Formats: sequence, structure tokens, C-alpha cells
Amino acid sequence: MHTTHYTLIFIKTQNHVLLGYKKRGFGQQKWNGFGGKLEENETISEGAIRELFEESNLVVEKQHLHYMGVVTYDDDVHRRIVYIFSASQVEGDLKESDEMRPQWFEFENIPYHNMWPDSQFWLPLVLNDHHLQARFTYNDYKIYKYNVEQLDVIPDLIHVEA
Ligand SMILES: Nc1[nH]c(=O)nc2c1ncn2[C@H]1C[C@H](O)[C@@H](COP(=O)(O)OP(=O)(O)OP(=O)(O)O)O1
Repeated sequence: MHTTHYTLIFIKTQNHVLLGYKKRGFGQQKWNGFGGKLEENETISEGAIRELFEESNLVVEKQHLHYMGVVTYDDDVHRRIVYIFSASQVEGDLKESDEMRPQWFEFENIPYHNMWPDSQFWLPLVLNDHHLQARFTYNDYKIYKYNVEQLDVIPDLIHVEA
């Protein structure tokens, strides 16, 4: 099976989260955090920082990046491994990019109906600062089976970066 590694970051305050409306590419016309494919010769955190900047113009420093866990997606032909981050301290001016139109949402008003159908099962954990591990099997863009686990220990990014 072909495996692709992605990053995904959620910038948040105590009760708001920054999402982007994806204008093109994989997951277009959906709201999501900022992220994308990991490039060769970069670490996972470097990828998360780069994608956030490319898509929103915001800068997050490595020490303000919180690794929250990993979500794995399988379909017939692909495995997508998505490393999830959150951050509350960012710098720079938020800007719309070719790929993403950013908007802040209250936790109570997250547009789950216009996001990947899996988000509703695990994003609330991230917003509440819980670490997680989840796996979804998709069939024809629908969730076929899934498992979401809240982790008590902080997952170690060193292992996946090694
Ligand atoms: N089922 C899913 N649920 C979710 O919440 N996020 C997902 C997801 N499947 C993928 N993602 C995330 C991972 C990543 O942050 C983003 C897709 O990354 P990219 O924008 O790099 O993909 P593209 O295929 O558009 O890349 P390029 O066309 O090479 O730019 O969507």
C-alpha cells in the first residue's frame, strides 16, 4: 500500500480555532486545519511550520508547537498518516493564500458538516488539549470503520522523527 505523510495544525485560543477553507487540491471545498504533505529532508515539525506559513502567512516557533498525536487513514489503495499539532502562540499577519481562506470559529460553531467526516470524532479532543491516536478506514469517501483513542501520555514525536 502506498503511504503518504502529512501534517495538520490547529491554531487555537481558549474558545476559538482557526480553520481554512481549502480552495484547491485534496479536500477542496472543506474546512480544515492548515497542513500538507511532508517533504523529503524536513522533520515533521518543520513540515508543520512550513505548511502553516505557506497557507496562512502565520509563523509558529518550534517551542510553541504542541504535537497532539497521529490519525491514520486507509482506503483501498492509500495509507495517509497525518501528524496533528496545535498552537496558541503565533506571529505574523493572517493572510488568505491560493490554497486556503482562513476564518476563526467558536468551538461551539465548528462547521463539521463541511469538513472531513472524521473530524467530528477527534477534533474535539485536540481542542480540549487531549492527546490522541485514531484510525479511519474510508470506502468511497465514507467512513467504513474507525477507532479513536485518547492518550494519557504525550506521544513522542522523536520516535516518528527518527
Ligand atoms: N480524512 C482527512 N481528515 C482530515 O481532517 N484531514 C485530512 C484528511 N485527509 C487528509 N487530510 C489533511 C492532511 C493535510 O493537512 C491536508 C492535505 O494536504 P495537501 O494540501 O498537501 O494535499 P494535496 O494533495 O492538495 O497536496 P498538493 O496537491 O501536493 O499540494 O489534508
